[in-house]
Amino acid sequence: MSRPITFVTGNAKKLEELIAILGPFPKEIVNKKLDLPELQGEIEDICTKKASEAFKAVGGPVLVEDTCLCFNALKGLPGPYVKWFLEKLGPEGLYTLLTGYEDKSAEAVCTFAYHSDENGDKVVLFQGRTEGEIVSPRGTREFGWDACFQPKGYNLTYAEMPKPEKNKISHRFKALDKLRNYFNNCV
Ligand SMILES: O=c1[nH]c(=O)c2ncn([C@@H]3O[C@H](COP(=O)(O)OP(=O)(O)OP(=O)(O)O)[C@@H](O)[C@H]3O)c2[nH]1
Ligand SMILES: [Mg+2]
Repeated sequence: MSRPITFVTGNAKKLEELIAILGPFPKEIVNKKLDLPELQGEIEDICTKKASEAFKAVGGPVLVEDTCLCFNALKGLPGPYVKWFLEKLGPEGLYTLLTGYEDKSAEAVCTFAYHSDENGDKVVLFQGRTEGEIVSPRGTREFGWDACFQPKGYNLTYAEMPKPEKNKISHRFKALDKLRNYFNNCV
């Protein structure tokens, strides 16, 4: 029996969504709550380094995830640094950042990184992107910046959508769909 994959995250809402989206999965996934050090830089580099840190901490197959919120008017910022912007400014402040810019479009980007114990240091990435727009916050405040992100083609923010609806179109769903295909076909 192969070893379970440990999903290392300090974020309970990410774990909740992963479980809801993945449903039955060919491998057992367990969770370890750990806030890993995060490199600065481009998304792919941050995720690869995060997976290596997790692998060192766990000593077996690991999965990590990094989420970015990229404002087109700000050339992709705050991107991977959205956690700190959100902590200081809240969803209202994220919206206010775009005052003075006509372009309110944004992209939510979710990148999972898988580090097995079979391929040396090789890390496999699975990325999902959902386009949308930054709006004045509406809906529940349960999860991060959900209240100020309205996906393209919808009149509701992520926070106003029923959870199953968000989980059908979200950045995280799209990344996990690729991960599921990888495990169904290649492993
Ligand atoms: O409204 C949201 N809808 C989402 O779908 C979503 N996914 C992540 N986030 C937030 O965006 C930042 C990412 O930073 P992040 O990837 O480093 O996460 P984290 O530090 O919380 O956990 P982790 O790094 O231990 O896995 C953190 O503030 C997360 O709370 C979301 N907010
Ligand atoms: Mg983090």
